[in-house]
Order: sequence, then structure tokens, then C-alpha cells
Amino acid sequence: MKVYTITVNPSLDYVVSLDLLHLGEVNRAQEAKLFAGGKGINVSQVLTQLDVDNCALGFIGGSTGQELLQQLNQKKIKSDFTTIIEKTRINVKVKANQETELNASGPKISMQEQHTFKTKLTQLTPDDIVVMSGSLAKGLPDDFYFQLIDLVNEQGSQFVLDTSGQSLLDCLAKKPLMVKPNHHELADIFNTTLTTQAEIIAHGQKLQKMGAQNVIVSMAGEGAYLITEDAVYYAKPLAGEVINSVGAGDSMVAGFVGTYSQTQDTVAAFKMGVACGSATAFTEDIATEPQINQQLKRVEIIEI
Ligand SMILES: Nc1ncnc2c1ncn2[C@@H]1O[C@H](COP(=O)(O)OP(=O)(O)OP(=O)(O)O)[C@@H](O)[C@H]1O
Ligand SMILES: O=P(O)(O)OC[C@@]1(O)O[C@H](CO)[C@@H](O)[C@@H]1O
Repeated sequence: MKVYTITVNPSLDYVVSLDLLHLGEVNRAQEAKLFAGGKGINVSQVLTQLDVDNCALGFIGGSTGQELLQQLNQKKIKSDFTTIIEKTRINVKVKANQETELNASGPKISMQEQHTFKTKLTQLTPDDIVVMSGSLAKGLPDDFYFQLIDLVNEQGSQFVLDTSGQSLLDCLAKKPLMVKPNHHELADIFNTTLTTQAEIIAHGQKLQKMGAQNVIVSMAGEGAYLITEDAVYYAKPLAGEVINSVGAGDSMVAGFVGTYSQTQDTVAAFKMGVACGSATAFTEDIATEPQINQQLKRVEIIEI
């Protein structure tokens, strides 16, 4: 099986570190780094670390797009982007006493550019899994992901749409391989508050009954649940120093999809998802293979 990631609105993530942020004043950063970003691209980075056959698709443009591509090439991440006229965005991540993210809305994508991109999906086969995540760029219709899901389904491939709210609910009827709301997003979907384990599981099961093949409910440092058609599993949280939570969710999606694509074993895939999410939370950038394997040894899954 091959995995394709789709990032319609990638970014260069400009990560600025300082002890304390004073709003409304000139702040001097201790460190500033530029990383290739965007949710699907983060998924591709982890898949490449795990040696899973994958290709990053999406739109890139201008000098920022070139910088992003150069970074992906350096990391040996395979890609087949559609080139656009406008520039790829830069997102600013401030790491001070708190993490603050400033995400730009991104470039405008023309009808012709959208069309060129869609033709790439005709190469998909029933053996492929397509992961779609992140915000929609300007000029893309609200139902763009749903148009893509239909194209993916026409080719017989599986899909994962990492989204929240109404879009997540709407995609369930199309039978996603997996959905991964965090517990806050799960509560918001049903306009409720979820406090007990039983409540979280019951609402995750609703998503499964509505069409998701597998549901992961992630809870950052409090563990995660996997809900399948016939069982519920809990992954105990891994203790560690959180250095950067940006991309933890993307890494979890990558771990699940990557191992699933190689083994079709849902529980092993969940285990890898937890290891990848935590490994990224415990490091500065997206986790590397040794960091992931170090966490994988520590993951404990129990059936509930
Ligand atoms: N503080 C933490 N301690 C240990 N593991 C963590 C922590 N935060 C995230 N993780 C790991 O990453 C996974 C995904 O994190 P989280 O539940 O925050 O998802 P998310 O809200 O989609 O993440 P993101 O911050 O990327 O949007 C968790 O299930 C866990 O495996
Ligand atoms: O603006 P979006 O598309 O919702 O999110 C983009 C983004 O915040 O997501 C990734 C982390 O998940 C970052 O690499 C990137 O900057």
C-alpha cells in the first residue's frame, strides 16, 4: 500500500523562541528557525521516517514554496506538488511562556490550478490511502475536501480526513479509514462536555456507528482511545517533557496510517500512532525514527 498526503495549504513554520513574550513591545528572540510545515506535510515527514512509501501532494508557490520544497528534498520526502502563482504562506509559532500560533490564510488557488491538482488523483489505486489535513487555501470551495473524497473513492482508495466539527461529521458517510478528534473536539461535535471515560467512549462509538471504520480520541497527556467496530482500547499516557506540541496530532495520524498500510493491524497502528504523537511532543521538530522507536517501547495498550 502507498500513502498520499494532501496539504492544500502548506506553510513554512517560522518558530521563534524566547523566555517571555511582552505584547505590544519589541521582543528579542533567543532563537528563530524555519521548518517545512502544513499538516499533511508533517504526516509525510513521519511516514518517511518510518520508511513507509508515501508522496506529499498539494499546492506550492513562489520563493516560500521553493524553500519548502528544498527542505523536503533535503529530508528525502517524496512530493508531487502542483505549482501555483501565489506564494506559499509563512506561519509564525511563538514559543515563550506559552505557545502562540499565528497562521496565515494562505495563497489564492485558481480554478485551473485546482483542475491540474485533481488530475493527479487519477493515478490512485485501491491499494492506496489518502490523508487530507489542514485548512483550505483561499479560492477553494468549502466542499473541496468532499470533492477530493469522491475522486479518491472512485479510484477505490481509502481516505483519512483529519478535520473537526461539521466537516468531520459530514465525511463519516463516506466511510473514512480513521477519524481522530481530540476529546475537546469530540465534545464540541456533540455540543456537550465529556468528563468520564464512559462518556468519551460512548461519543467516540457514535462516530464509528455513523461510518468511521476506526475512531481515535486523543487526549494529549492523558492517553488516547481507539474505537473499532468490535472493541475499545486505551493507550496509557507517556510521561515526558513536552517541548513542542505542534504536529503531535499529525504525527499520530502518520503513525496509525503508516503501520496500517504495512500490516492492516489496527491495534499495532494505534500503538505506533501514540508513539509518534508523543515522540513529536517531546522534541523540537517533527520526531525522527530513533525518537519514535524509543517511545514505541513504552506504549501500553489495554482493551476495555
Ligand atoms: N503532553 C503530552 N504528553 C504525552 N503525549 C502527548 C502529549 N501531547 C500530545 N501527545 C501525543 O500526541 C497525541 C496527539 O496529541 P493531541 O491529543 O494533543 O492531538 P491534537 O489536538 O490533534 O494535537 P495538535 O496539538 O497537533 O493539534 C496524543 O494522543 C499523545 O500520543
Ligand atoms: O492552518 P492549518 O492548515 O489549520 O494548520 C497549519 C499548521 O498549524 O498545522 C501544522 C501543525 O499541525 C503546522 O505545521 C502548520 O503551521
